Parts: sequence; structure tokens; C-alpha cells
Amino acid sequence: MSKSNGVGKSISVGKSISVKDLNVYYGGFLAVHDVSIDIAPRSVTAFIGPSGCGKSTLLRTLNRMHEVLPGAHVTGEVLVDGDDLYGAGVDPVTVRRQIGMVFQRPNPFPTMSIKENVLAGVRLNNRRISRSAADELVETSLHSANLWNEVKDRLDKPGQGLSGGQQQRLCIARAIAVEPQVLLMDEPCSALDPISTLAVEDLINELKDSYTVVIVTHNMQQAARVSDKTAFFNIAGTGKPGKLIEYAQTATIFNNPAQKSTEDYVSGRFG
Ligand SMILES: Nc1ncnc2c1ncn2[C@@H]1O[C@H](COP(=O)(O)OP(=O)(O)OP(=O)(O)O)[C@@H](O)[C@H]1O
Repeated sequence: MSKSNGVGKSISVGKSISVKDLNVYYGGFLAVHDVSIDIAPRSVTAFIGPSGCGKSTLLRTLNRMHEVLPGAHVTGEVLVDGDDLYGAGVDPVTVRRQIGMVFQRPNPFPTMSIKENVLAGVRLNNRRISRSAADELVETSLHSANLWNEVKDRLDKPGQGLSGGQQQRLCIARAIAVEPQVLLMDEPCSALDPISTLAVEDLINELKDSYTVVIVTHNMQQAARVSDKTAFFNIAGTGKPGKLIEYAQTATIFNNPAQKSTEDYVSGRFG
């Protein structure tokens, strides 16, 4: 599928992800064991499970972000629209440009204005962009992040002057501005108040029209509210690897899971 990004260019967005027999290691420690999962394009998938079961680790392997840690490596495959992310000659920096990430704590660049924050990724990618195209991209990205109306009169003010929820939406605008095919979100609302959380959840709902979104969350209600499918991970004990226990439509995971441990977890009996 393609759409206009508002600067006169047609772009492809919202690709499928297929994880096959993936093991993730930190040095000699197997953190995630043998995960296979197919994620549809333009959908929201939630990763849930108790602390330490490997949700963030797995998420980071979907754009090779784990490789910034020495010794972290994978075996198996991650295919994005059929292309192997780990294939020979694939540049991890290019992968991270196409598969954006939003982190737990909003992390706008403190010295940059709101506008320059939105453009930061584009500039890092050395993309030449005219002033008018930059203005248009800033506006489109902030609109997509549901932030335009709140900041349009102060685009040259520092991003740090925004509330936590606004800063997180600014980070989402920055991620969107580089036209990613997939957006990975690692507990994007954990540092936000309930109103900002709802604003970001509304945004996630809108984003799935264009993007494939994968979100790690500890908040069961959030997983139920925003995701189409949910993957439940579990861990047998400290030092053991995390495993995918069940992956299904979100309604099934919450109302009629196949596994007892899924039911125990979603009903709050452990974790
Ligand atoms: N940088 C690292 N070096 C070594 N081991 C790590 C590193 N990061 C995570 N781990 C280990 O990998 C396993 C999975 O951790 P991960 O953070 O992915 O779990 P999680 O499910 O996201 O947990 P949480 O919900 O607490 O964030 C844990 O045993 C953790 O201790």
C-alpha cells in the first residue's frame, strides 16, 4: 500500500512482520527462546507478560536495536514483507530508519525546538529537504501525532517545555517523520498520566490505518483497548528464557485463552 506523506512523495507503509524460530541471546544467556509469530500489516499487536519474559528484548530485535549492546545477537529470521532483516549486506541503520521506535520515557532532544525535534531523524538520515518541504513535513507529522493544534503557535520553542504526554506525542511525530514502515513502542505510556495515556492510545488507533504497530505494555486494559492481536510471553523462572505461550486475537486472549497460564496472567492471578 502507498500513501502521500504530505510532501508530494508516495511512500510504502505498514508492512507485515514474520518472525521465525527466533532465539535472542545476551552473550551466552538465552533471553528469548524459539519465537515464531506473524504480524499483519496495518494492525496493532500487543506483547504482554510478566517482568523479564523478554518482551522488550524481542521488540528490539524487530529493528536490530539490540545490536547496540555488545554480545546481543539472534538466531532465526525476521522478515519484513518477506525481506530478511538479518540478511547479508542489510545495514542496521537503514533497518532502524524503516522501523521506528518509541521508548518508555519521552526523549525529545532537550536543546532543540519542537520543529527541529520533528525533523531530527530526517536530518540524521542526511536527507536534503527544502525549507517549505520541511515545514510541510513538520505540520503533517504533528497532525498525525495529534499534536499540531497544541503546538502550532510555538514550533520554535524547546520540546522540553511540553508536558510529558505532549513530549511523547512529539517523539511519535519524530518517528513518523522519517516515514517508517513499522512503529515499535516499548511501554510508551508508562510515564504518562491517564489523560495523556488516552491521547496516545487514540493516536495508536489512528496510526494503524497506515502503520504496523507493535506495542509492549504492562497495562492489560491498554492491550485490550488498542491491539488487534495479543502475544502472551512467560518465563519458567529466573535465568530461564522467555517463551511465547499464546498469540491470538486480543478478544480471545482476554476472554477465552487456550492456555491456563494466559488466563492466570490476564485475570491478575500472577505476574
Ligand atoms: N542488556 C542486557 N544484558 C543482559 N541481559 C539482559 C539485558 N537486558 C535484558 N536482559 C535479560 O533478558 C531477559 C529479558 O529481559 P526484557 O527486558 O526483555 O524483559 P521484559 O519482558 O521486557 O521485562 P520488563 O517487563 O520488566 O520490562 C531478562 O532475564 C533480563 O534480565
